[in-house]
Amino acid sequence: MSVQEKSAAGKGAIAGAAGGDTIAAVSSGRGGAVAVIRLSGPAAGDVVLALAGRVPEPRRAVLARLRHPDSGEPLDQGLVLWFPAPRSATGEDMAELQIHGGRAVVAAVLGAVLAVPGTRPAQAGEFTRRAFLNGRMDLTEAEGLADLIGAETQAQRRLAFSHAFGHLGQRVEDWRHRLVRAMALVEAGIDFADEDDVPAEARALARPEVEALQRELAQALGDRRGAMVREGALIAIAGLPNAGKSSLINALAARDVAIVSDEPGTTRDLLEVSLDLDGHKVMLVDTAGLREAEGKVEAEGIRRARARIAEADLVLWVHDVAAGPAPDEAPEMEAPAELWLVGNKLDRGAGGESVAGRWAGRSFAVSARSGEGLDVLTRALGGFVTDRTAGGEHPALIRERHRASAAEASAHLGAALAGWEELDDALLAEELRLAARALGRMTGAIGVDDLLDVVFREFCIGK
Ligand SMILES: Nc1nc2c(ncn2[C@@H]2O[C@H](COP(=O)(O)OP(=O)(O)OP(=O)(O)O)[C@@H](O)[C@H]2O)c(=O)[nH]1
Ligand SMILES: [K+]
Ligand SMILES: [Mg+2]
Repeated sequence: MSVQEKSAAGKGAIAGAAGGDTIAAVSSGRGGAVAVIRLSGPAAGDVVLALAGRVPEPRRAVLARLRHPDSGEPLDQGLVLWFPAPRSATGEDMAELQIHGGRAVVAAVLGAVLAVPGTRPAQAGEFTRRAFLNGRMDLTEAEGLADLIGAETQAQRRLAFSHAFGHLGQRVEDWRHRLVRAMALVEAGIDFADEDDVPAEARALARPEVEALQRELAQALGDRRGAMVREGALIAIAGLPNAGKSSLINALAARDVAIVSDEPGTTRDLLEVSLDLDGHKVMLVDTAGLREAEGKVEAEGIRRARARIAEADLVLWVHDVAAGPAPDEAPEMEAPAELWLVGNKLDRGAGGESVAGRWAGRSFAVSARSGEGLDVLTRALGGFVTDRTAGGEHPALIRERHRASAAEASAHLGAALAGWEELDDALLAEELRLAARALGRMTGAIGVDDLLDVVFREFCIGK
């Protein structure tokens, strides 16, 4: 049986071909009954031939006895799959061995694979990296895949799925193509510089498109839903010392994460817990009680508390209902994005008094100790995150990297629009080109060699 020797790069390969060696790794999780060994590269077919004695038909699972290529010792019996280039996940020749998941079996078969010349163990993310280099996916799809594998909540899974299968990439490529068309119009002016009205007309045609793009970018940049789903909504628990903030975070997390004591000023450092609320990830942060600090350490704790409160999507102001009526205002805070009152220690009798004024509709009565009222608060928190993340189109920008590229593109479009009448054709075209380049970096269509290590480092070995 002859095995295709060359590593066929998929059409549209972007940033140069992948390495000529063949990589192998266990791609399944630990401890399963079945393990999957994946191979990619020109020697993948040789490996299958050497271990299984034949190369099956493409994309058909066949049962085969796997032997060590040198000793001929049978190692296991399993399913073998052969995916010749370029119709494979990486765009190279690939093979998959589905074997028994025992540690010794996996070690023996992987050892046999690596005994075939031209093979070596894969590094983390190397399969996906090859898929990107061979034009099988863009960079945003690779990032989406990493997020899909890492998704902890259903909302994260849904976002990552649309991201992994091209949603963001298509949107960005659409922006970029429109921008390139506008740029071509402006550049047409350069070519026809002798004929007076051509440049002016071409420019006038390009402008509405650039304005529309600028609006769409601004809208995408203003949309925080992607970050909120991916990183989790940040919910800060704030209040006076001893209000029961740490007790509340423990109750919501159903774990003893924070130290509770009757001593005011117990919490100093920020303490963060990630929770799955109704399928949404939230980051709850316990903070130091806000008051005139009694020492350097407490003062630093309060400084950190204020900084985190200022970043929060929602602040829960915890108030000890036994200590008197709720404050009209949450004292000593910069205006947070959203502020709710949580009257705590309901078990101590007081509370339940009507809360009017600024807290109307945003106040809750709970007992962190008895658990009373926590279900209502939890549901409201879930509703808050759902409201803030659901609805409309999928968010366009998800990672900081995407936001940075979009902001860079937007800055160049802004400069182009500001100088639309005065800039000469070459300078105007240059602003548009720089904007298109920033967008191209988002999908990896342009100049991303420096980014690859960062993007692919997130993957596990075998992906
Ligand atoms: N009766 C009652 N006591 C509570 C409740 N929640 C907290 N406490 C008590 O209030 C005291 C202070 O609780 P903490 O959770 O440490 O309060 P904190 O707001 O984190 O305090 P600092 O970190 O010092 O700012 C402790 O003695 C708790 O046991 C509650 O719902 N009912
Ligand atoms: K305390
Ligand atoms: Mg505390």
